[in-house]
Amino acid sequence: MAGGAAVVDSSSKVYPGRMTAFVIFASLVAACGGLMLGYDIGISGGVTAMSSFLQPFFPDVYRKEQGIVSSNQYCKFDSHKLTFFTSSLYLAALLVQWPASYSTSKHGRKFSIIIGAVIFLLGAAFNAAAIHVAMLYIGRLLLGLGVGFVIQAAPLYLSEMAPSKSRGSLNTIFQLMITIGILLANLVNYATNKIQGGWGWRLSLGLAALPAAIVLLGSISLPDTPNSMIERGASEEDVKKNLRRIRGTEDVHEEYQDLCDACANASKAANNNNNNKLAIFQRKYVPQMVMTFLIPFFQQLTGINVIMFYAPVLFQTLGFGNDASLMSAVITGLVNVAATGVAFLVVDRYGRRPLFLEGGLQMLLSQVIIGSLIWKVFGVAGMASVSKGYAYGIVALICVYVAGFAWSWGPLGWLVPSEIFPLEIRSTGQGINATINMLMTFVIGQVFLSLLCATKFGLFFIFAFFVLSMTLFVAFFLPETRGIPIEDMSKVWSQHWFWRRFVPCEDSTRRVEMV
Ligand SMILES: OC[C@H]1O[C@](O)(CO)[C@@H](O)[C@@H]1O
Repeated sequence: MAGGAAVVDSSSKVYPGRMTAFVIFASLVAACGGLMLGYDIGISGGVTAMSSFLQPFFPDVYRKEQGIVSSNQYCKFDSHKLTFFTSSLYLAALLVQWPASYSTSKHGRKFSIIIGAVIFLLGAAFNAAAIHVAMLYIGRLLLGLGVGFVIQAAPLYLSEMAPSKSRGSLNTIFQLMITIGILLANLVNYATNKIQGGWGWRLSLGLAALPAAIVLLGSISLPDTPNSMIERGASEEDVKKNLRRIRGTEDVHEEYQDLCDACANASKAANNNNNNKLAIFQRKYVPQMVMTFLIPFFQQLTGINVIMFYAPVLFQTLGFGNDASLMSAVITGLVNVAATGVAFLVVDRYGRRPLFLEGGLQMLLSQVIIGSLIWKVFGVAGMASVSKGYAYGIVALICVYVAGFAWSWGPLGWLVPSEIFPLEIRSTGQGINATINMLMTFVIGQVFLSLLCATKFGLFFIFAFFVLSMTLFVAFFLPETRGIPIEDMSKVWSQHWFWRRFVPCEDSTRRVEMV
C-alpha cells in the first residue's frame, strides 16, 4: 500500500453476522421505492387508453380514437399534451437528481426516502382528485419529484444495509420491484376500466399512494445506514448499536473500522480533488464515464418504454378493444417480472456479457419481425385493420422482446454502472447514471407517439438499429465484471484491448491507491 491510503471496500470480505430478519424488512421497505417508480411507469398507458379519462382531459385525442375525426392508425394517439402527461414525471425526476443527491449525502438516505414518499403522496392525491388537466400535470410533476428522491436514495440504502456477499442480488431486487410495480399497475388498470361511472381512472392514479405509504410508514421506523451515520458524524456507540442490530451479532468492530476507513479515504480523495465534482472527468476515469453515459442511454433506446408506457395504446392501434389491450399489457407485464427473476438467478453465475449479448440478439430479431408484420398489414397509409390471429402473434413477439430486455438491459442497466466506479467517485457516477436514465426515459416518453405517427412501422426498425449498435458496443467494449471485487475493478480496464490506453499502470494494481 505504498504512497497513500488504500480504498477499503468491504465487498470481498466476509464480516461476522447473518442476514437478519431486520435487514430483510428494511430492504423490502426500501425496495418498495422501485414499486413506486414501476407503478407510475405502468399506470399512465392504461389510463390514457380509457375513454372516460380521454374525453374530459384530452378531447382531441378522444375524438380521433373514437373515429369521430378521421386519422390513420399510426397517428390516432399523437398528442403532445397527452405524452407530456406521461413523460413530465421523468422530467421532474431528472431535474431533482442533484438536490436529491445533496440531501442523501448531507441528511442521510432515510431522510431522502421519507421526503420522496411525502411528495409522491401529494402527487397521487392531486392526480386522483384532478378536475382539470393542469391538476394532472401538477400531480405527475410531484410524483416525479418524489420518485427522483427515492431512486437516488433507495438503491444506496439497499447496498449499504446488505451484507457484502448479497449486494449483487439485492441490487437486482430494485429492478424486480420496478417490474412488479408495472405489472400491478397493469392489473389495476384492467380492473378499474370495468368500473361503471367513468371514475376508474381516479382509482388507478390514486392507488399510486399505496406503495408510497408503505415506504413512508416503513422507513419512519427504520434506522439510517451505518455508512451514512458515519459520514454525518454519528458517535461510535450509536453506529455500533445499529450495526449489531442489522448484522445480528455483537462482533461488529472490524466492519465498523472498515466503514470508518472507507469514509476517511473517500473524503481524503475528495480533498485531493479540492472537492471538485469535475474530478470524475479525468482521463483515467474515461472508461467508466463512457459506460455510465452509454448504458442508460442505450437502455432506453431499446424502446422498452414504448411497450411499458404505451402497450395498451399500441395494442389498440393494432385493433384490439379496450379490454383486450389492457389484458395484453398485463401479459407483457408478467413476462417482464418473470424474466427479471431469471436475471436475478443467473447474473452471478453466467456473468453480465452473455446476458447482454443474448438479450440484445433476442430484442433485435423480435423487433425486425414485429416491424415487418406491422408494415405488411398497415403499410404506409396505416388504414387497414388487423385480424385477431395476426394481432395475437404480434403480442407474442412483443413478449419475446420484453423477456430479452428484462434479463439483460433492465437489471444490468443499474447493476453495471453501480459496480465499475472506484469509491471516491461512485456516488457521482451513480448520479450521472440516474440522470441519463431519467432524461432518456423522458425523451422516449415524449416523442414516441409523434415518432410512430411520422415513421410508422419504421419506428421498430429504428429501435432495432440501436439494439444492434448497443449489442456490438457490448461485444467490443464492455469487459466482464462478474465476480470481480469492486476494489479490483480497475484491472478490467487496464487489461482491456481498448480501454487500457486510458488507465495508468498504478491503477491496475490489486488495491486501488489514492495519492
Ligand atoms: O422493466 C422495464 C423498466 O425498467 C426500466 O428500464 C428501469 O430500469 C424502465 O425504464 C422500464 O420501464
